[in-house]
Amino acid sequence: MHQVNNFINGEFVEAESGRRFDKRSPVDNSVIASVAEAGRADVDRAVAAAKAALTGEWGQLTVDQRVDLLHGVADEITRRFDDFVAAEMADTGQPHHVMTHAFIPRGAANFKVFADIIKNVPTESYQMATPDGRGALNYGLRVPKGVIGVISPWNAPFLLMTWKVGPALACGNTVVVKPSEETPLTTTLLGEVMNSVGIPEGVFNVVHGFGPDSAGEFLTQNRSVDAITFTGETRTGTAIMKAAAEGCRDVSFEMGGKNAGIVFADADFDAAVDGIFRSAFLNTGQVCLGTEKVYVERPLFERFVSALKQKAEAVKYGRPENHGANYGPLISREHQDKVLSYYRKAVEEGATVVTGGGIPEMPAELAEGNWVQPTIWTGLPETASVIREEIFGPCCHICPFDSEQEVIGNANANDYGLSTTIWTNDLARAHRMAAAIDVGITWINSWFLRDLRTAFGGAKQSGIGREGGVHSLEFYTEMRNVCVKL
Ligand SMILES: NC(=O)C1=CN([C@@H]2O[C@H](COP(=O)(O)OP(=O)(O)OC[C@H]3O[C@@H](n4cnc5c(N)ncnc54)[C@H](O)[C@@H]3O)[C@@H](O)[C@H]2O)C=CC1
Ligand SMILES: O=C(O)/C=C/C=C(\O)C(=O)O
Repeated sequence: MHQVNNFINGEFVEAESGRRFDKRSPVDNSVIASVAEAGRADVDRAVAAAKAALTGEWGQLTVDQRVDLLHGVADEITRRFDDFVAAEMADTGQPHHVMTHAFIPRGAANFKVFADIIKNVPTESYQMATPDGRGALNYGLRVPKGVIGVISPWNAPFLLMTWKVGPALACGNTVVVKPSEETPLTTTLLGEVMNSVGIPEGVFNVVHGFGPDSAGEFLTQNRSVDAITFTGETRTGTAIMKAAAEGCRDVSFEMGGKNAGIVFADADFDAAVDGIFRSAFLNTGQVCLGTEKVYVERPLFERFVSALKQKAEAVKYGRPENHGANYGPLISREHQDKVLSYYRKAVEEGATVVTGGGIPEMPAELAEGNWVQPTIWTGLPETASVIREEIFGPCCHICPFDSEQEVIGNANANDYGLSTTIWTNDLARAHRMAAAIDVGITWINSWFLRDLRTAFGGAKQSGIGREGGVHSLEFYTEMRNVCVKL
């Protein structure tokens, strides 16, 4: 069995307490790894190593040298592509093609893109008049914020962790990462990459464990952590924000969503069905940007429901290594229980189950895995639980609509505001809708099309702050102003 250790100051180490926990495979719940659980002493040691590295060799590098090293990290991820694909498949149980086409290449890109941004983005400069007529010149100086605590989730573990580590390191910070307890493997593998390309010790550290009263909480409580970037559930964000209030430390949060997909009758029908299918069911619905409530203009409604049903019923269940499979299990038994409880609640609240609603029949060797059927409902009022609450599973409710105002109201009617996907060929309408829906990210005639230079984050309870492009620089650096009297 795989022994996974913490990565502190450039070394893979056991927890001081010797405590370990099991990592189980989502496909059959067999134990696939034993993971060292960091206690407070281990976390404090990782933070101290990160603090020391700020003023060591890493802190003395020129921007060009740092950029070269981060390009090296990206190249090494690409060289060890198969190892990362295998580790991420083992962690999540998700299909091979999702890893090879999206999650692992994106992890490598997260290092290259932010290295290039830090090299090319200028700082501001203002000339000013002074009473003596000689004037003064102001210029901005970006400095790293310090030690960044990175707390990441399980649903796209490598992509979402590197999305934070890439810009944090590009800006000259050091990091202590606490990956989700459900997905320890790829973050640990990144430690090997850091060592092999010569990232100095202490710059990248990994502590494994859980949230409350474990590594996650210990990391947020350590006052030498200068800022915390977190992706996960909104209620976890609330706990982290309370911890960060001690010492008034900065936070960047990417959290839950309950995203609407909106299809107008003039949309390209096949593209809209494909797009909503992906946004509802990719990664078994475990995508924060995914669609769990779909609104279809009435003339198209029946045809759309039937086309989406057909696609949902055609998914191929299977192990990730099975290249014919395109649909994996949920991450854990606990999450399977949560999703199934919503499947039951939808029926109790009066839904028509168009397809799915339960556990699929699986061959004996996979019967213990966390499988659930892709599920579609119709017929519920907007007050229903499955229309209001984030499920984070492979399911959506489809509702007909008659007017723009009606659908805007329904899209906005919840506490989240992460993303939306709108399908129409009327561009004027698309722009009106984009301005009216209260979310951080709107896709028109597409979904999850990502340019890493753009702002990424959520409105309302879906997030605090923006990352991506220059917005990441705002979070991961302190901007100083230098005023020179001429
Ligand atoms: N807005 C976005 O970009 C994204 C948001 N998400 C959201 O993430 C959630 C699913 O991920 P999960 O891993 O279940 O989220 P989670 O909030 O349960 O856990 C995320 C991380 O926080 C840690 N944690 C939990 N309690 C903590 C505490 N008190 N102090 C410090 N750390 C703590 C966990 O160990 C894990 O590493 C969904 O709500 C989803 O919408 C997921 C991906 C992207
Ligand atoms: O593209 C990003 O930076 C974020 C993507 C988010 C997910 O992949 C997710 O929530 O699954």
